[in-house]
Amino acid sequence: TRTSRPQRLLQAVCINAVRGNPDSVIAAIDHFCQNQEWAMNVGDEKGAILDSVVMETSPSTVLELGTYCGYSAVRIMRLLPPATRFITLEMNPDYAAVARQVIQHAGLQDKVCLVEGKSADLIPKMADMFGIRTFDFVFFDHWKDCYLPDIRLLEDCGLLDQGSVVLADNVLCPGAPEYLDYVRSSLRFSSRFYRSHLEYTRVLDGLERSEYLGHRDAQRD
Ligand SMILES: O=c1[nH]cnc2c(O)c(F)c(-c3ccc(F)cc3)cc12
Ligand SMILES: [Mg+2]
Repeated sequence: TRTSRPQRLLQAVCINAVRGNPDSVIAAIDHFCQNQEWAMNVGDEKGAILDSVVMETSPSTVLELGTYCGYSAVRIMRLLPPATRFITLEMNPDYAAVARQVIQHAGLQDKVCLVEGKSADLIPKMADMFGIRTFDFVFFDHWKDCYLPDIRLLEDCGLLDQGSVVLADNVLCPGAPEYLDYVRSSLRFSSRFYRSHLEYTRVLDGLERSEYLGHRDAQRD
């Protein structure tokens, strides 16, 4: 086929969503994925949980790992004031190109800083590149095998503060078992699981919310 799935998703946004209206962009993507083609956006069911955790956290600084087509960037930033620092990392340039246009269609291009590259390479540069000391909220939605190394990297770079919240998508499907073991056994995190379903399906999935408790040592056995 000539176009990619992200490009067809973008086309659905351009045709069905109202420019400058984030809720209509979200609805257009969910309609496309429910009725035309499945795509790996966090979706509406897990998205509602994401919304509630974002609102209760009221973060001033947000980091998202894995932009894909920009659906969760739009979901998150439609809830937060313009002064919020929002940085989203995407390693796939084709996804990033579509995400920029989806975010622009939602009218949120001035609030979102999309950086292309690998999370492992970019996380250590966050302080220097953006003058950000710590992130109040981090959304993990890139690749399950990166979840554990990346949360360790965030800790090692001092990018988490007491009260920082890390929310991880897909902890059951595709699944991130080592990540779950780590955050649930660590004395430095308080974790809880939000049971839900894989986007646009009835397959079980969920989100893990892990709150950073501060720089402690020791590990619960
Ligand atoms: O790689 C991913 N990155 C981020 N989010 C994902 C996701 O939400 C998925 F459902 C899936 C997924 C893909 C195929 C399946 F059969 C099930 C889940 C993958 C990702
Ligand atoms: Mg996901």
